[in-house]
Amino acid sequence: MYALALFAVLSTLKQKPPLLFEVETPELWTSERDRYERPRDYKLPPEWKGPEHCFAEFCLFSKPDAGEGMALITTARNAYITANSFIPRSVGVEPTAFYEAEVPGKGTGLIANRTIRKGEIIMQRAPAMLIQSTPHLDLEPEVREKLYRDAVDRLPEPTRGRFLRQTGDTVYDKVEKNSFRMFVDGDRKQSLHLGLFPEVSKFNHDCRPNIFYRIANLTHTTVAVRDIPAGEELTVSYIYSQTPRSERQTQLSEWGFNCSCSQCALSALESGASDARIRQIDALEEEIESIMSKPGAEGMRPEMGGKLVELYVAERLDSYLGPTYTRAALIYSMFGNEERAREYANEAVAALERETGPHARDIESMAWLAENPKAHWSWAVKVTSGRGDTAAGNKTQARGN
Ligand SMILES: C[S@@+](CC[C@H](N)C(=O)[O-])C[C@H]1O[C@@H](n2cnc3c(N)ncnc32)[C@H](O)[C@@H]1O
Repeated sequence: MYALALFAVLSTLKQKPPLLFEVETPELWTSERDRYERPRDYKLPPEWKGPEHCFAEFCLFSKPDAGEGMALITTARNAYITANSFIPRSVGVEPTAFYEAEVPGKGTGLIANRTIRKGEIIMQRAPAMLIQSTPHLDLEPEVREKLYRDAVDRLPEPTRGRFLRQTGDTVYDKVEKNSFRMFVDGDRKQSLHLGLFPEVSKFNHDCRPNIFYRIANLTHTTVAVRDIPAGEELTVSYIYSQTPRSERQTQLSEWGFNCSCSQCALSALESGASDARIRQIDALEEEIESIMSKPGAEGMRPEMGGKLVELYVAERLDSYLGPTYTRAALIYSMFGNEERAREYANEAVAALERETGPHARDIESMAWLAENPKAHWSWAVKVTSGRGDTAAGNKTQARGN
């Protein structure tokens, strides 16, 4: 959804969109927006330096001890919002959990130093740099590079060194190759920013990654989506990777590299089977959505939920399991199958928390379903239609229907 909204924003700028990580950002800032609507003097807290080096309304602002050091190229209003937001200090697993090393064909990457468990938070970081998309797209290249270098100079060591070690020849190129889309105040057109997290940008890409990332306000979190043995590379996906191999590879070639991940390296036969599973997932999800929108969910079959989970697991799509387990739990609950509804609702709670954070929209509902299925809105709604499975039949009897 956000990717589409973003696409609309970028196409109105009539420029080639920068190559960025795809990101779904829960818009927690949106609710705060009204606080900043009135015209005012956006005076930053005294520890902040700036405005400096202004071009039109865009200036450089910086604070060496915000997070691990932060530089902003943005408007005074957006700098004010950022400076008054919660800025996390680095958190994560102890540094010995992973190390940097050369990975054949990929440059530097991060390798697990010990077993990392599913659900463990690997890093939590604030951006070292936030650049509003308008100056990034509109400034003259020489002016922009000079401004970006001034911004890098405002960063303290070791953050400056880490920033400069990111892949890319110029600072502009580093921004193009390593930034994440972020929004500062929920007003999409005005507030699209490119966020740089130099440590996070050491993760290489894999179409079936073992790490998922999420961004909420200024906090970038990376979390393990399966158990990772010592010696395995830690990877994220730079794109929405639930697509056939040729589509993924076209997207990644726009980044300027040919993907050499395990999923892209499958034989033609295995890759064909994987693409077929992706098409099966798409068709089944479409069917489930269409049935869900009909009165009485006419046409739903209990096994649809289990089949969907089976396909996701076979395809190793461990980063997209939250909505899948949620659908499966609801379908089994609708048919009054308590055991499977509870099992999938419990899985949904854990997966939603990994993928979207503790404020994920469906967590409360799934926790309730796992705890007390018979009190959930979805419970046995299909039983009275006479299409229930065995468990649903038992419930029908218990009710004396
Ligand atoms: C965000 S950086 C990742 C860290 C980078 N390897 C480094 O040395 O700093 C992205 C770059 O890493 C390389 N890369 C990442 N994932 C890759 C993959 N699956 N296959 C080949 N190259 C990859 C590409 O050169 C890409 O432009």
